[in-house]
Amino acid sequence: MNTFPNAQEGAGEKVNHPFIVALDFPTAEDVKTFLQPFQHESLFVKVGMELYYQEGPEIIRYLKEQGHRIFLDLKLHDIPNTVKRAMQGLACLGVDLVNVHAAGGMKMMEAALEGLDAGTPSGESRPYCIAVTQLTSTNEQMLREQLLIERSMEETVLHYASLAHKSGLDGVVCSAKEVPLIRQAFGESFLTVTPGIRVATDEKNDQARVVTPYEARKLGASAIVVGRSITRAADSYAAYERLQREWNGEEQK
Ligand SMILES: O=c1ccn([C@@H]2O[C@H](COP(=O)(O)O)[C@@H](O)[C@H]2O)c(=O)[nH]1
Repeated sequence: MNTFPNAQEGAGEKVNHPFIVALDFPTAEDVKTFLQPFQHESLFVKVGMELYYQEGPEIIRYLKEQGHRIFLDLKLHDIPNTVKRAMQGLACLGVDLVNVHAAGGMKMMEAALEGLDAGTPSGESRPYCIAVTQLTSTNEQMLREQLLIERSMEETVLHYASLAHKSGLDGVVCSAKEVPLIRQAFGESFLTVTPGIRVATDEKNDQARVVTPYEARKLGASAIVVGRSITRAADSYAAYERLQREWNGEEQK
């Protein structure tokens, strides 16, 4: 079974197969209210554009102080020099995982790693860096008609993953549906971080390629990212526990 970076021997499922909670909130106050029932849990959280653009590095410092591991999901996509310099700045925040869009190309992805290496304080390890292949909100029709990509979703995701792999990145963001192909091509240590997670009763919202936590685990995903199924649930803590049990294979849905 594949393990996630920083996996600790004997630490169990929560650390080795992270369940990443997307903190898609507009303010730090909203985050603090949401996290209240989780006071005694050390979570793996995701800070995305909505929260980071409002609250900046301060929210990262706060979450680290609370003992949470952090995926800073800013999906950088720009010319190589800009991405390198931006990553150099982000490296000092001490987050665990950052990302770029593979569509930026290999030079850009290599530049992202150079920036991270240059900005990581000495004695610390750089954050893991992964690339978005195709957003989980994209379906085959959008691929063809809007992005003018004629290959299938699977071929496209695999190609973008190969660019990330050749560039030296640590893994990709994809749908769990594409994980078996990626695992077969690049092995167990290449990370597959998979959003677009829903249980059967959930609204899909804007997601197109959705998978349940149980299926994601069976397909071999390194980690799942779950947002609204928890953050918009009437009882977020109960939803977290239920989905976590599914991800850990204790309950099948
Ligand atoms: O392809 C991608 C890349 C990133 N995301 C992010 O994951 C969460 C998913 O939230 P849900 O509420 O569970 O749909 C969100 O923060 C996205 O920005 C993604 O969904 N797909």
